Amino acid sequence: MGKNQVIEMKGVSWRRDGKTVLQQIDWTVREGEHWALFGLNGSGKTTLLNLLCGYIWPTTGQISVLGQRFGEVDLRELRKSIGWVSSSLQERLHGSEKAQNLVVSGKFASIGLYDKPTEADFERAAALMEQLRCGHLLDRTYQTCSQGEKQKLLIARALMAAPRLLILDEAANGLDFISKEGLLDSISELAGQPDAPTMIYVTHHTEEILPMFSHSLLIRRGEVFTQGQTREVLDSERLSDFFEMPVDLNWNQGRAWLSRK
Ligand SMILES: Nc1ncnc2c1ncn2[C@@H]1O[C@H](COP(=O)(O)OP(=O)(O)OP(=O)(O)O)[C@@H](O)[C@H]1O
Repeated sequence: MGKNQVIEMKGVSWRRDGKTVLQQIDWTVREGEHWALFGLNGSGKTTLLNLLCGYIWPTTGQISVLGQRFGEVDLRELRKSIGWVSSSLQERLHGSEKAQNLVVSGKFASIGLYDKPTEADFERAAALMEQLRCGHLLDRTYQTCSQGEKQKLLIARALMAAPRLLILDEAANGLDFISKEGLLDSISELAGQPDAPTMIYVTHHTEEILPMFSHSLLIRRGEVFTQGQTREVLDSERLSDFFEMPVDLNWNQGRAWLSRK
């Protein structure tokens, strides 16, 4: 595996109950790239992420993440370098927790604060919240935050552990236009930071794929439909094929907007 590879999947399949959920996935993510993972409901995105984080084991094939080959690595250690922000995490958090504490808890990858954080941890949490433009929420309880604010807090929380790989799993789900654009701006700014992690953005919506997501993987019915540079893989013809429905794709300000033909 090359040194600058963040993810390498080779011939990865996952079968369960006689059903092939993922079939022969080959995927390489290199340092300096950010990827969008695009697919319809049930196409296998979550399964792919579960494989990536070692929560499930491939039926066939090999996986390496951050230069570590699965089977030879302590997955609990490796997971400390991977941040996964998903809405299922939201449900497991304590609503009465103060936003800043919730962010700090990301350092310990725990739900709630069981380890003793230092003053520097609180300062770092505040700085991350500032960076994500949610610094004003420091003393608010999590449950009183809006969906968009919650997403930003969860991203700040994931960043607390200084991950080298950050998975943003349908991060803009359920957000109104303004909140969504605000979140996307924050993600874009984050990518500009010198120590930014490699990001994987999982979505059902092409227009959420910001220009920073240099590469895209399109997954359909458990197989890679196409992958490569976002600008090359997203076009009307290919997406009409992908959806099995004629669609028009228009690029506007570096983002791909989709409509029915
Ligand atoms: N443990 C399992 N046993 C059997 N089938 C499973 C299992 N986990 C997932 N599947 C099936 O695999 C397919 C892919 O599911 P997955 O959750 O990975 O899709 P997804 O792309 O994340 O979908 P969505 O966008 O709706 O979240 C689905 O048909 C699902 O029912």
